[in-house]
Amino acid sequence: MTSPLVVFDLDGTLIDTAPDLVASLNHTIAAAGLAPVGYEDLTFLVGNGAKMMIEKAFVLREKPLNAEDLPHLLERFITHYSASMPGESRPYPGLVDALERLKTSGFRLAVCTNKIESLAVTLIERLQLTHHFATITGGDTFPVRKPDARHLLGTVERAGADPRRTVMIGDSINDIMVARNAGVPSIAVPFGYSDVAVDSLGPNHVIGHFDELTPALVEGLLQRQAA
Ligand SMILES: O=C(O)COP(=O)(O)O
Ligand SMILES: [Mg+2]
Repeated sequence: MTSPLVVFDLDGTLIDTAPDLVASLNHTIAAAGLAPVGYEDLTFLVGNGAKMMIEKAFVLREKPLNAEDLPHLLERFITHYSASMPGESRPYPGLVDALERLKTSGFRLAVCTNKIESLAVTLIERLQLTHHFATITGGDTFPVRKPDARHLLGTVERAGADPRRTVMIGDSINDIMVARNAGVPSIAVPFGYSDVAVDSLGPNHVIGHFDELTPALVEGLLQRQAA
């Protein structure tokens, strides 16, 4: 039987990337004369990749964005963010122990993020977490991204796993929706960047800390799903 798989979202789930996202976004939008955003704006801004984050900053500041300016702004963001990684971004408390615990129990691990794949891969590399994951897929890895089921199913396939033996864990609506769309149980974390309380998104389970992410919890969710 193939190994069971736990798929993690990145921003706001594996890693608290807020300080660096805010810094690079502010560097980007300053070039267009926009006032800086704050941490409190992140729940509105993050979740659909860098391009959408820039577009939403313009919405927030009620300033029109010319479509032809976007590629340049995106490049400005990517250049700044790439140069500063990992910056102040750090794994959430208890994460590394949880990854080790799951692997020791025979679970395979993967990342499914709407972040640009190359940025996700580099950030995880610079935090020395790469060896934990069978695969890392981003918002530009496939023609579609979360909440489209094919992003998660493509991640499962690349990890050499089975969607019927997979659990998704994330902080935002796109994570809970992609799991539902793919027929996979979901775990939500409340410490990320959701603009609504995560239990209102209807995950199968909520954990407040990675200490609660045990092989028994994941196995229980898989068994309930199969029943
Ligand atoms: O960077 C984003 O906008 C989203 O990233 P996530 O899917 O890892 O939360
Ligand atoms: Mg997230």
